[in-house]
Amino acid sequence: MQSILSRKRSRSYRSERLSISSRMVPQMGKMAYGGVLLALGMHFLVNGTGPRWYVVGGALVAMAVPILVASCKKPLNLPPGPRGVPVLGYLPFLTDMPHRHMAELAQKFGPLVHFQLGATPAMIIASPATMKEVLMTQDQVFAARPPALLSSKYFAYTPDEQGRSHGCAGVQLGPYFRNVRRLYTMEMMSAKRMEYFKASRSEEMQVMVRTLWEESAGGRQSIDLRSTAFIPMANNVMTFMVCRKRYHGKNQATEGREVQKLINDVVRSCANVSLANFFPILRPLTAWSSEERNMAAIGKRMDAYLQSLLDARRRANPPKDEAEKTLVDVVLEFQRDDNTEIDDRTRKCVILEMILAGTETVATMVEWTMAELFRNPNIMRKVQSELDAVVGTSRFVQEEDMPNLPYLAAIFKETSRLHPPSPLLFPHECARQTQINGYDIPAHSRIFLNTWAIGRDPKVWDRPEEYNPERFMESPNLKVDHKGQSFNLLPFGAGRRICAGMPLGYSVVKLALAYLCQSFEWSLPEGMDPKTISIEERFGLALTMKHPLRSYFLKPRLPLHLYACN
Ligand code: HEM
Repeated sequence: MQSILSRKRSRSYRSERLSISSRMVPQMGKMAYGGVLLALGMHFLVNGTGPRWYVVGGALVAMAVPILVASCKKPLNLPPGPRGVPVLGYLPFLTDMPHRHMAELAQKFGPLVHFQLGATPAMIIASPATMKEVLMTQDQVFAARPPALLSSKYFAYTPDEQGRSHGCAGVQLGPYFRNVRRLYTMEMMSAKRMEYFKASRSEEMQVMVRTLWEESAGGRQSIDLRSTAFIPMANNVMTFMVCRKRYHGKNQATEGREVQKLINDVVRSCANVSLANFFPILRPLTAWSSEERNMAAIGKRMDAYLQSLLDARRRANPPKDEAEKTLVDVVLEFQRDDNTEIDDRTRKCVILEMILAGTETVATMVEWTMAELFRNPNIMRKVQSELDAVVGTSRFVQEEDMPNLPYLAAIFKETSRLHPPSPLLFPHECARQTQINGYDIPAHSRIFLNTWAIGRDPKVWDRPEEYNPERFMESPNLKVDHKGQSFNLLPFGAGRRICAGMPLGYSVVKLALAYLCQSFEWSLPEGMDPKTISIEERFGLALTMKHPLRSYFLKPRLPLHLYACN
């Protein structure tokens, strides 16, 4: 699949704007085909020499009528877009950087582009106005999800024996979805719950700072920041909330190392692109591939681990104090409010979704931001001055300080604009035929919401390629925020499908950045040009850095006792 996706981009430029007449070709073909069938059928009915010929003639006429009726329907007025090839459509021309490729298509064809993914029509949405149309005005129509990915079979019990989906990210709108969203917003991510886990988040940041200090041998050794510090920090924050366990860090027992490996295996499997996702008809064939058997084995191990978390809490007495409850307690206690069922499969899915969605995105945003701050030392100095002025240099920053750190908030927005971890959000689907800007959007079209393209569009942003948080400190962008109201900046999406973990994701990223900037002076080797730090991308489960960011030299900025390991 990867090789199909990574064919030379130049081939795609053979694509041309579809003219009205070429869009009508299928209609004319249908009419001709139906006409031939009708003529033959009539011939046998009129000139046939026995009952056998009348039956053949009648059958041909019966086949011709619906084809002719369909050919008389007004042809769809599809948005402009590139041509593909028979059967596969545009699939062979997509590159392994689909967000960039789709941005180029939008530059060529406009903010609403149509192409075919096999038999499925697909649309690219690439301007704030079309985003608003899809995620606000017609959110009800566009908040559907496409058919489940192959990985959902093994990690989300989807479809189950009754054909149902589980969890939140992959299910369709309806009472089940509403209930699961309620579980997230009213219980797991409620302001109260966020408060209960506040101390654990701070503690995790301190562990991150101390780990960095220790692993870099007192700041002298270059280390891979993502794997040493950012992934462990994000993952520990999530699993601590889920079950009060940290699986990364020193002195991990076998269980910790095993769970860490299991989570890595799941992330790798989910990032695997399979042809069967585009052509479900191939699924019976791929079921025997080593890739899929491996996925099935990992799914089984993950299920056993998640079930063990639920069973362990069921055996223990539930904590009386709300503040003591883990998210496993919360999902076990959550009451359905109508006939929709919150069963163990749903509980396990929600827990896994949280661990996966929370770890990759948070670590990725922190890594991109630190890369941009290394490349722009003046911005790093400015945020450090803000931290010094607001927090001082005798204690670590706290979540309570956040409202007083507007420049840090602007940095979060600027990274969201240039390096959104989900550049195409998650795929949406159009539940029924509708129109955007006068163009027809067929039912079940796949919708790609290209926030990455909008973030780099010179019609939307002044000097878009420049990393410049100041743009959010002044008019006209002063009021732009990440919460789904500003359609030029949508790191978490918007509308019914907006990220269910937004409050947590936002807090953890900002807190981690504040700790990292406040705790260390980060310097590069003498003579190294900061702009040589690569910002190449790799498209996967999240849009990560192709070359993991490394630290070079660290110098503590706060009193040394704060860096001491226990
Ligand atoms: C900075 C961190 C994060 C970013 C940038 C982010 C971004 C996103 C995006 C872009 C979507 C897709 C929206 C759409 O389809 O239109 C999404 C969905 C989702 N996110 Fe996040 N996310 C983050 C953290 C988290 C965390 C911490 C959790 C869990 C606690 C989480 C749970 C989910 C879930 C369950 C969905 C699916 C929502 C649905 O389909 O209704 N995310 N996120």
